[in-house]
Amino acid sequence: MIHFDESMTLLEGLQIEKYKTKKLYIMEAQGYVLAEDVVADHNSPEFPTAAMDGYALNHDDIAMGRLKIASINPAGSALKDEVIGGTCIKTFTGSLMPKGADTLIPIENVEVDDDEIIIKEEVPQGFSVREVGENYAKGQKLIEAGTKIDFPQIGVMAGLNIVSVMVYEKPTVAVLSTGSELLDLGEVQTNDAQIRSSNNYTVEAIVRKYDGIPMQLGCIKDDKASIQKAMAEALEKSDIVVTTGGVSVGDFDFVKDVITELGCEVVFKGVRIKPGQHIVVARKGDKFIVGLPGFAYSSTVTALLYVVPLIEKLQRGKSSLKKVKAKLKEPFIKRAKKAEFTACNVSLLQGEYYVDFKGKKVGTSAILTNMLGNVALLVTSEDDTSKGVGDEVDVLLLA
Ligand SMILES: Nc1nc2c(c(=O)[nH]1)N[C@H]1C(S)=C(S)[C@@H](COP(=O)(O)OP(=O)(O)OC[C@H]3O[C@@H](n4cnc5c(N)ncnc54)[C@H](O)[C@@H]3O)O[C@H]1N2
Ligand code: MOO
Repeated sequence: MIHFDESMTLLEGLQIEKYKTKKLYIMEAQGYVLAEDVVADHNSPEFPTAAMDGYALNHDDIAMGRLKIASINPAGSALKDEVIGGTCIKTFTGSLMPKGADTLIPIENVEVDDDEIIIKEEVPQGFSVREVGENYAKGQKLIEAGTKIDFPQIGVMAGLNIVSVMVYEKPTVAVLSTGSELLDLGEVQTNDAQIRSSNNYTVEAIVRKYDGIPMQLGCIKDDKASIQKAMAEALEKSDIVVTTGGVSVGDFDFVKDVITELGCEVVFKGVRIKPGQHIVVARKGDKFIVGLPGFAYSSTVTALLYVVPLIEKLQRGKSSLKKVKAKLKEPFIKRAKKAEFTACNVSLLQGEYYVDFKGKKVGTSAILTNMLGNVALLVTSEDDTSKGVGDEVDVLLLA
């Protein structure tokens, strides 16, 4: 088995030969990762523009105290008139500044006397004028490829009249659980040894949450031929195949053999982590198979550690799981000489993260309910030992 850090290095080092991209209308691109830089093709604003409702004038004329209103300049109108000595032009928020004017005096600062304004309160030169390029300048890179598109990016692209944009395709992730003891949702129990399958649904939800497109394939009995057929078809139809169960050393643990028989190249098999030590990651070209262990807590943690980064890798996106420092409110007992990922409660108090284990059970990796609540994963390395109250620890945030 390899060190956890080595498994991460191997995962990060995977080279993708051909990324899948597509062009999407910007309103359909929310949640996708941008596959091209967005560069401004114009200055914004292109011309000096009024930022308030008022009177455009030449700042030198303010000293005259009274100025004639020569004309009116609504937003959107192509004004020909210029401000000439001793006059002003009524101008509105969003109107282009008329030629000859360098300052906008707001309506609140003047009194109108017939066709003249009387200046009651002066403003400095350039007041309320949005200069050329205030938002951005022509040629400026505004959004980098690799950025996840959300409302600010959509707004900025709309401002640039970008109707459609190149994005990375979200990978399709096929999910199937193996195990002859498994009952799928709603399936009627026929003997006491059967258990409800949760892994395929937990993993489907993780895939959706972290921007993959899940393809739910349900449960498959521990029969090598059926597993092989299902995985071969899944590999055909998806970018990542995630299986749960059947990866340890039992007589019916067929997933590892099937992975090799499907002609996949094993990236790594077995990592010194708890839970999840039997994890296997394999590839066939730009497609991946991740075999997660069967225990519910193990498959959940390993899906977060290995499937989520693969989903992100295929979209050249940035990692969405954040590691932070936190302080222990309770002692932490280190149980294994492996990297451990322990469910904990995390709270934020005056800018500092705190961790406790209230309600968390100690037991096997079957205890998925440990993931309920304000959950995060306390991360320790294989060389770490137990820790006391107040000690600083690493925590992987999941929210
Ligand atoms: N002799 C050894 N036994 C085991 C070892 C070992 O090294 N030597 N490793 C243990 C560890 S650690 C784990 S984790 C499990 C992993 O085994 P598998 O991946 O082969 O998983 P299964 O045996 O199929 O299932 C384990 C456990 O989880 C339940 N399960 C399976 N699928 C689901 C599902 N879809 N939803 C909910 N629960 C599921 C299953 O009933 C078993 O109880 O092996 C240990 N054994
Ligand atoms: O791989 Mo297991 O998850 O340590 O119980």
